[in-house]
Amino acid sequence: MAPTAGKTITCKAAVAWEAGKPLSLEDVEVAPPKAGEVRVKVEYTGLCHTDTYTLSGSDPEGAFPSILGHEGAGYVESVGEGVTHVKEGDSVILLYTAECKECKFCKSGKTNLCQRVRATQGQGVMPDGTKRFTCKGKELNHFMGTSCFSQYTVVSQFSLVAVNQEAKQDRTCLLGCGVTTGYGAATHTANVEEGSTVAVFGIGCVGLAVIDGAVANKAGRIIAIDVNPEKKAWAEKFGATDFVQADKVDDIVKHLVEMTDGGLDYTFDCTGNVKVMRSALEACHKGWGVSTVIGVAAAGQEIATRPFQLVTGRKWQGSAFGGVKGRTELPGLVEKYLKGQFKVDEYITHSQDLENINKGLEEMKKGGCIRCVIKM
Ligand SMILES: NC(=O)C1=CN([C@@H]2O[C@H](COP(=O)(O)OP(=O)(O)OC[C@H]3O[C@@H](n4cnc5c(N)ncnc54)[C@H](OP(=O)(O)O)[C@@H]3O)[C@@H](O)[C@H]2O)C=CC1
Ligand SMILES: N[C@@H](CCC(=O)N[C@@H](CSC=O)C(=O)NCC(=O)O)C(=O)O
Ligand SMILES: [Zn+2]
Ligand SMILES: [Zn+2]
Repeated sequence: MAPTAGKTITCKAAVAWEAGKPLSLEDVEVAPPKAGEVRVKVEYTGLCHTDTYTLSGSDPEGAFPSILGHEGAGYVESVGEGVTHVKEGDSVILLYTAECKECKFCKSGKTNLCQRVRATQGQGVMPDGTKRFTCKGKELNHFMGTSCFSQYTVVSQFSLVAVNQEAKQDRTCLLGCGVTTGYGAATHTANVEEGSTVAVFGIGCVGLAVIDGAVANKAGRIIAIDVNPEKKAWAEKFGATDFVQADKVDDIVKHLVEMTDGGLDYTFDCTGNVKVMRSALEACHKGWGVSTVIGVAAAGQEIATRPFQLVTGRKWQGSAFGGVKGRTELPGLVEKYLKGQFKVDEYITHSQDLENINKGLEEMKKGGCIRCVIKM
């Protein structure tokens, strides 16, 4: 048993004291896990645009002060009473989309959106309604059930999965969000057909992972769309066949429909911009085109289109965590990665130590940054 088991651990964490302010490196106290919980020593955390979205204050579920971060990997330090499926020393990926395997949602076979811990997760607390972090005498909120911007975190036993120890955690952390989300949206949610036409709007980590998933499913043509011309080379490296710079064409929908003899079989929004979501739907082929929304839009933003677009056979759907069930499927994805059948290393353009996390968040705003991994 770890010498720290059952005791409070004091460690470093990047604390979000309030919306719109840089994170602050602090000493935080992390309480031991209660029944059904696990304490994890977080080794690496990827920075995702959803962290910056919540930090900006646009997230209706954003609660401050809090410890953000949700793309983490590390080792199990200790487990609470009744935890059986992970043990001390396991190499784990944290799951913001939990999987309990028992709730109505898990048992439905229709969705990966386990609801066992989702309500308390959105309130910034553990499933029993309490918190495990304190700093300067104040309790800190949890975030997305994971809070990976801390050297130690406590999560529900349903919010992590043990994977092959051989896989390096500075890579597997990306499977905790961006890579799995995009790859799964193409291979699970949309299940792109062999030979089909695909358009991906927004060529960040998520968009590139959609391209990788479309390639895996043998799409015939993959059109990448971004406002940054530097994304052309990135998209081609991942297997896109065409690139369109959105702001250089008068009407992106008309342009794509002309390029594809009537529209796309599959489109994906990876921008979080509701106008782009509309274009992605309307660029779909009449009668069968399917558009998948992945991007997260701020509170108050709404999508719109003429219902006629749907009446005439286009379908609009969404995807969270790529439709992937974390505990069931991530070990297999890690094996695929280890066999070289699935890209992960290719997304990492930047890395920083925890003390320079704000520098990492600044770097993310530049087009050259696909993913920045924080060494905790
Ligand atoms: N549903 C889910 O489960 C998940 C959703 N997300 C969400 O997915 C989105 C993408 O995440 P991520 O890849 O990390 O983000 P990035 O910011 O790295 O990628 C978005 C890309 O879209 C480009 N873009 C912006 N405006 C347009 C436009 N009008 N037309 C075409 N491209 C445009 C951006 O360019 P520029 O940089 O120049 O602005 C950028 O290259 C975010 O909204 C994120 O919150 C993330 C993970 C999981
Ligand atoms: N709290 C946010 C929720 C935004 C959102 O849609 N999150 C995605 C994951 S984004 C990861 O980087 C998601 O999986 N949603 C499903 C869920 O159950 O949260 C808001 O309210 O805007
Ligand atoms: Zn994310
Ligand atoms: Zn469940």
